Amino acid sequence: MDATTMVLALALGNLALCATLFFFEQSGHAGRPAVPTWGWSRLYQGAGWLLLAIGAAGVVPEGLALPIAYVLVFAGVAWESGAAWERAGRLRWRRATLPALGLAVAAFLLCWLIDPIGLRAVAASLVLGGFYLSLAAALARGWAAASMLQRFLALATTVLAVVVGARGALVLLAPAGWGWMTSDILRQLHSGALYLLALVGGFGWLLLGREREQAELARLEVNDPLTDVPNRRGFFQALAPWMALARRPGQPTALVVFDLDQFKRINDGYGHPAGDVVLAHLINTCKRQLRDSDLLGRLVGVEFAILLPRTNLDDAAMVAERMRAAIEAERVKTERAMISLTASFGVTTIRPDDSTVTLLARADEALRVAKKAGRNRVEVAAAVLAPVEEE
Ligand SMILES: Nc1nc2c(ncn2[C@@H]2O[C@H](COP(=O)(O)OP(=O)(O)OP(=O)(O)O)[C@@H](O)[C@H]2O)c(=O)[nH]1
Repeated sequence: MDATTMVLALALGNLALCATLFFFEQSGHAGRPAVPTWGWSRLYQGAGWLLLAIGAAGVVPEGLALPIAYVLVFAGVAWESGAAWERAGRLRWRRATLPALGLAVAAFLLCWLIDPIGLRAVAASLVLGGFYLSLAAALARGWAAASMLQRFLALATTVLAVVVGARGALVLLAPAGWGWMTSDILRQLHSGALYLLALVGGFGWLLLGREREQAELARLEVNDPLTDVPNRRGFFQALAPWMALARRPGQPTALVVFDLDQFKRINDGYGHPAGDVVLAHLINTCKRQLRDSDLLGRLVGVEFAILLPRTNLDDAAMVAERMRAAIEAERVKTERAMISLTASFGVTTIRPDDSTVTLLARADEALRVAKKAGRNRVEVAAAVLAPVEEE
């Protein structure tokens, strides 16, 4: 394939990917701000390569087309790399992309002015290789926790970026080629690598977005978004092994349930959004009273449960009392007022013959007693409760 055909293939490949990303977003699947970013990056690169092909065909003076084309391609790759750093949570590196692009463009233009063929090719390859390596580094961040897809993308981008940069290095160090690796073979490898980078970047990003979306859905299935603690399903999932453990002799495990008192008044008086603020704030207050090994979950409405491993009834009652006092002492600032609140608690421990239904029913019964006795108090479940009908 001659050089112009390759450049044209790069242009069309990037533009086709740009259109794919655009229509993917239009069909409402994306919902992720970085998809347009990747689309824009493909558009810049596609336009740059197209301009380069047009310049080489003599449609536009090459002296004009070439610098603009390379600036567009560099901007596209820099944008892609910056977006990858943003995705990795490193905004500092994302911000560094713009000055790096400025420097790269300046260095490239200087090389082009000195030697419009050899040195220009060196500069272009090194700049592109450098930006793609930066993209690979962003993808490789958090390697241990990364998915197989992300690791593959990081590795593939690294290898392809090295191939792209190697052309520049070889032209610089051995202009006549190196053994069988003639500069023509290297140029073809270079173009092939750029083509693969466009494919890997475009589709890889779509797949990464989908992967992230699925992970978020899975998280929301077991997590309450307002308070960021496990929801009923998540809490019961976490409770299951402790129920099994309680059937064996050993250290006790306690369960505390609590319900905020007269929360309806907060909603009615200050509005639901203020109620949400109070709720999220109080749950943070509660978390501060607990150990890392304790598990807090939201059962329903404003009723929560806490699993306290290796904790007997007296200690669990003490923890509940500490939380009750902390909630009572807290005043939550909302837009309209400082709001204070109390909560009622029911405490019990898991018994060998318990099911989740009997366990929850016993804790709930203690909570009901606390509410009935005037709220803002802790009640421990009776030693023996009348048998509870299982659902
Ligand atoms: N703002 C807000 N309110 C909620 C949320 N979930 C449940 N609620 C409200 O919390 C209130 C809970 O009311 P109840 O538990 O029945 O009763 P209460 O007013 O707290 O009174 P007692 O429990 O008897 O002390 C209801 O008004 C629910 O609408 C939430 O996520 N945000």
